[in-house]
Amino acid sequence: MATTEQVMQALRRVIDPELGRDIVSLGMVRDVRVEGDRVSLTVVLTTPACPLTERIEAEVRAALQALPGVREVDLRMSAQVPAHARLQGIEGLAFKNILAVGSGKGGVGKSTVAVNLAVALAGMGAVVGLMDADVYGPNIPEMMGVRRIPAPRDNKIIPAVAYGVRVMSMGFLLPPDQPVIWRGPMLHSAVRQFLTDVDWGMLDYLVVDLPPGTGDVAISLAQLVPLTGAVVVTTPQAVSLSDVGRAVEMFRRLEVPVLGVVENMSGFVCPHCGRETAIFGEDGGRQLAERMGVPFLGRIPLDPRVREGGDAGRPLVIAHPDSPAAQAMRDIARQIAARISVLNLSEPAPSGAPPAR
Ligand SMILES: Nc1ncnc2c1ncn2[C@@H]1O[C@H](COP(=O)(O)OP(=O)(O)OP(=O)(O)O)[C@@H](O)[C@H]1O
Repeated sequence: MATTEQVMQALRRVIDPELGRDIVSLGMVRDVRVEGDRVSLTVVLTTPACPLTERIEAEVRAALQALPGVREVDLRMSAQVPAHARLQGIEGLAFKNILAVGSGKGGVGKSTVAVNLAVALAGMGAVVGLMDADVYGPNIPEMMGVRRIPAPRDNKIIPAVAYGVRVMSMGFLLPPDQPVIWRGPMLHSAVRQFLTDVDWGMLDYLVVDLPPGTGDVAISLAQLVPLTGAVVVTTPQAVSLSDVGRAVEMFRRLEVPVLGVVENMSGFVCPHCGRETAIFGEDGGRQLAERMGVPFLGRIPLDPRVREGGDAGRPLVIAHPDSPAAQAMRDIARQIAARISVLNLSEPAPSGAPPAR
């Protein structure tokens, strides 16, 4: 019969490739029990959206089955998302991570990416909120198929829930089709209210859909709370790419780590002949990401079903989960979750974090 010490020793050889350390020293191995020739244990990953779950699971089984005296491995995989160090202990906030989705200019599919990212992460088992901070054109309610929020409770705004995601938008509070002229201080207090007056509950990830460009909302958000990171969405053509450079630069100045660039509307796959046409150019996002020294997270093809799903309030990852665009979105969601884990586990907790002002 193997000893618990031998089991732990064997598991020290299983390295989390993303984090570059063994799963024992990362604290991922729990509840190890050896009973005769049977070993039972739980491996706690740093995100339910881990892109390497199957690989780690296979390596754990192989490592244990190679031990003399082990015939059966009862392995449970679970996940616990680590909190961003600077977000811990801020009174009244229960977010483990805040992720901003931005773009250099409008119409590149930023809200579409934010929606599908949030729904994909929730579908993988994470607790997710989606905050529509695009106050100039709040279209998240429509894209998520929700019209209103529940009545407030205990002086707190209650978010709507759609596809397992808690959703809040200025669109729920404003009369439809009436433009609002936002001034800087009003924007700042609206963003603060969305962070502190909404009963989000404990969230693994709060995804924030920013307005396009490099304006006041992003600045307010970054001043109010420490963001875990930002994702910048672009289309592959040159005009959009120079805009994305500005967006990346803005996040850098705000000291928000850029988790990567997403290239949306990349190529169009003809539904008749299956040939791909690069309508907006080719591979520009990857080249730009390389030039700017930020990760490239992937390409989402142009697919009419993306727009149809958006208009019908059914995000593509729900409406057509097997389509190449939905697969790309899920893959991007996994990569983002993995990068957040890497950032959180490599960053030491600072001595004090600023409260939301
Ligand atoms: N990959 C795609 N294939 C087809 N249509 C897409 C794709 N991505 C987005 N769209 C469509 O493009 C339009 C613009 O997308 P979206 O509203 O997400 O952009 P945005 O960058 O958030 O724009 P803005 O910030 O200006 O509101 C929408 O009709 C959306 O459904």
